[in-house]
Amino acid sequence: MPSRKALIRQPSSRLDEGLVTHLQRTPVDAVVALRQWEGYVGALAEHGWESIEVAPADDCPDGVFVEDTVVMFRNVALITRPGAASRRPETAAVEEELARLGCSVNWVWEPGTLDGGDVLKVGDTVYVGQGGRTNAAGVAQLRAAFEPLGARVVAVPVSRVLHLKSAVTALPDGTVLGHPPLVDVPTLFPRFLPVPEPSGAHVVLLGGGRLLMAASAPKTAELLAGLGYEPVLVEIGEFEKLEGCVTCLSVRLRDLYV
Ligand SMILES: NC(=O)NCCC[C@H](N)C(=O)O
Repeated sequence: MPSRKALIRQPSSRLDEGLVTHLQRTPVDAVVALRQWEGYVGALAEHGWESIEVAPADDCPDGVFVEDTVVMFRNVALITRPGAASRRPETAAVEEELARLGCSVNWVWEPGTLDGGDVLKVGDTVYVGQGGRTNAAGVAQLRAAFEPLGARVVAVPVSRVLHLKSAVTALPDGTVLGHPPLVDVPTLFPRFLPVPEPSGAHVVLLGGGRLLMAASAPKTAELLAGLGYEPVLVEIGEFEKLEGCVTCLSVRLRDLYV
C-alpha cells in the first residue's frame, strides 16, 4: 500500500525576502501567506495526506518551497544542491527528516546544482529541466542516482520560467500540461495538453482523479473538470508572487517502507 505522507515547511517570517527571477517583486503579506499555507496543508489533510513538518528555518526566506530540497524516486531521497546559494542551508533539516522516515539518502555534490522544482516524474520517466537552477552536472548526478533504480532520465531545456515544473506537470494518465508560451519544447512530451493559464500548468495529484490546483487557474480547472478530473482549488497568491506554485509547497512521499 503506497504511503500518503507529505513533507511541508512553515513559511519563514522573512518570506517577503524570497527570491524572484522572472517576476517583478511585489510585497508579500506574511499573515495572508500563513493563512494560505494553512489552507494548502488543510487541503492535503482533507484528501488523506498526513503532513510531516520539517523543522522551520526562519533564516531561510524560501524554505517554505520545500520541493526544491529533495527529489524522491521510490524510497531513495536525493538531497539537492539548490542552484541559488542562499537556499542551500534549507537542505539539512530535510535530510534529517527523510532519514528518520527510513529513506535511503543520496546527495548532489559540487559542482552539481539541482532544484527539486526542475524534476517531473511521469511513471518511471524522470524529466529534468536544465537552464535555470539545475546545471549539467546536476542532471548527470540525477541520472547516476536514479537510472540504476529503473528511472529513465530525460533532460529538457527550461528558459522561460524558474523551474521545469513552473512550465509543466502531469495528469495521472501521464498527459503533460503546460501553458504553451512558457514551455520551451512541448514536442518533447509524448502527450501534451495546452492549458489557458500559466498556473493551470501546475497540478498536485491527490489520488483518484483529484488535482490540487491554484485558485488563479479557474479556466484550466474547468477544462480538467470537463475531462473527468476533480480540481481542488487553493489560494496561494502570496507564494505565486515569489514564483511558487502548488507543487513547490510539499513533497509527497508515496514509497516509504515504514
Ligand atoms: N519548485 C518551485 O516552484 N519553487 C519555487 C521557488 C521560489 C523561490 N522564490 C525561488 O526563487 O527559489
